[in-house]
Amino acid sequence: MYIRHLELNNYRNYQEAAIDFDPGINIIYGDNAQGKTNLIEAIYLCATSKSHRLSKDKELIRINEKDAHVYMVFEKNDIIETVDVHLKKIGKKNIAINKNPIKKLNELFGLINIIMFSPEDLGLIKNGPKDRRRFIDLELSQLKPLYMYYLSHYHKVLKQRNQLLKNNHNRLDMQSLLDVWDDQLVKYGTTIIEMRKNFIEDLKPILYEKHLHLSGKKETLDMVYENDVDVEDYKVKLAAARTGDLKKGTTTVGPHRDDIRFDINKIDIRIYGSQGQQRTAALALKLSEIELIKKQVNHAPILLLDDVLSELDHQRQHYLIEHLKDIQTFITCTGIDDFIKKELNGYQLYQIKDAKVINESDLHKC
Ligand SMILES: Nc1ncnc2c1ncn2[C@@H]1O[C@H](COP(=O)(O)OP(=O)(O)OP(=O)(O)O)[C@@H](O)[C@H]1O
Repeated sequence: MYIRHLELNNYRNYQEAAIDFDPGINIIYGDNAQGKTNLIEAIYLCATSKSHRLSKDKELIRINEKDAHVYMVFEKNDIIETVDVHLKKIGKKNIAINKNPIKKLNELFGLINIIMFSPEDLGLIKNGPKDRRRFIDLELSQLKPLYMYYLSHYHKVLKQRNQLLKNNHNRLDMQSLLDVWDDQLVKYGTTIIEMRKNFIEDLKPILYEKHLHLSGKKETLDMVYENDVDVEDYKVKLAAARTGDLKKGTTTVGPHRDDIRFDINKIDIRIYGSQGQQRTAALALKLSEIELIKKQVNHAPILLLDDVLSELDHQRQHYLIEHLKDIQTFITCTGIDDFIKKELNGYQLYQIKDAKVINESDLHKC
């Protein structure tokens, strides 16, 4: 699959832009603060409904404007499809697929498989568990759109249970209300745990191979799902934690407290890994995602590399570039160094200057 065309209207610093893309490698370069990341953020938005920078929808609208539009045309299995996103300063955004407005966000998930890789992702191993949970959630919702359904229901119930724990201590029906919420939590939470378990089992062997190669066959990487509760004893543990939860005013048991551990030669590198080991493992993880998507959905995802090449040494850059065959890739950078020119066989070049896109592509096609 690949993105053919993108149009922006009042999106971030863009007033108007219309760009045609190449099915291969698209390099978006320019000085700082010109609009490079904004451009690939718009692609990410069309695929996932959200900004990868966790910005609020309103922040995506050009300052002083009331609304913004992003329109994307992509080709999937030889069929041309479109996504429209209409962001509004007041009210909820509207999304349409092939001009038909969608009712639920999960209609969008899985339509366009996208992998974003930015310098922040290199910190995935050393950052807190929240980032690792976000990683699983994003990947799984692309691979299995139903996952998003269970996750959003789980979080809704969790929020309501927490509100009850915090604010309604004197209610006479407290225990019976909590019984109802607990049943719901276990219902959705169990599916989440099972789906996460399967996802990690699928990713594990791919990650092992990628990392072995990247480390020059010196290190073996293992990925372990640290689920807060097992499916079998979830209900019992939730009930046992109730008195404590009432004191703390929050739910202390469940998949919202899950984590993933990464071990190199049996040592937990979240805590004991060197910075190089942590970054190599993060890169291996991103490359494994590409492989897993190819395997499970039968087509290559679209890869967005936001300013990440300059963060890698030549050996890692080389290995990453080896993975770009047959994958539409967007690379943002401030300049194109000789290494990239030598490594890439052909690419389209776009210069971004003050939110204007200058297509220099034909000069660089091989
Ligand atoms: N809602 C908005 N309205 C107008 N301008 C915005 C809005 N949001 C962000 N900007 C501006 O967009 C500009 C470009 O941002 P972007 O993150 O795309 O830069 P970049 O080209 O990727 O730069 P860098 O190389 O520094 O990462 C910034 O100057 C920022 O202030």
